[in-house]
Amino acid sequence: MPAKDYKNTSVINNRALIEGHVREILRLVGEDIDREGLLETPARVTRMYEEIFAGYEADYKDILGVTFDEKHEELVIIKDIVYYSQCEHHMAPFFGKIHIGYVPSGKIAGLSKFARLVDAVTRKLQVQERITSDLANILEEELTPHGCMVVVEGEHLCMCSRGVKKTGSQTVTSAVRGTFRTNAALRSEFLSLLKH
Ligand SMILES: Nc1nc2c(ncn2[C@@H]2O[C@H](COP(=O)(O)OP(=O)(O)OP(=O)(O)O)[C@@H](O)[C@H]2O)c(=O)[nH]1
Ligand SMILES: [Zn+2]
Repeated sequence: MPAKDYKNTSVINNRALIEGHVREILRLVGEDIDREGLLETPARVTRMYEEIFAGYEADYKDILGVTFDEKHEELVIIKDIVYYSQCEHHMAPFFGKIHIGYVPSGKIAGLSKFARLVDAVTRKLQVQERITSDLANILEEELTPHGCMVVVEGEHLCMCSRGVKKTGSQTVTSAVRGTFRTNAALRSEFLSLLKH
């Protein structure tokens, strides 16, 4: 099966196969797969996968396809966008908030589109660093702003519920593009507005 054949590899087209594999994992970890509480679990897990892996079918160009001509060439911030993603090392959830800042160059996007973009990038197996740079790269490519900055805060369950077991530790990642790279005052303005 070709790796990028999304039609064939989407959850929605493989429900029965995925359910079968979940059932097999339950059996292999020592569960009684015929007990009442587990009968519907493979189907529920598969439905959950449809949601949490929806990003594999998202189209960034489509999400940012509608823009508006506007002469506001000053900082725009969309902050506190909540995300839930899955760590690609353990398939355990990580989650937190994403803050996006950009300086448009004559073209702005609808505010909801930034939240849709966050969902598209996070609803798949990821690492926090790649979420951060993917978002910055997509914004730069699709909106061609003077610059953009993305800050991602995350708490990783693979560090809380298992392994090193450090509940509450936060990972913060950032990416800057364009004028944010050279303009320290702009970076400071963005970061200080995040605190309000
Ligand atoms: N850089 C980065 N690391 C991550 C992310 N999510 C999980 N990890 C780390 O991925 C690493 C995988 O390390 P391994 O040594 O291969 O796996 P492991 O034996 O399960 O590691 P421990 O978690 O230390 O028990 C761990 O250090 C995780 O904390 C992420 O988004 N970014
Ligand atoms: Zn992990």
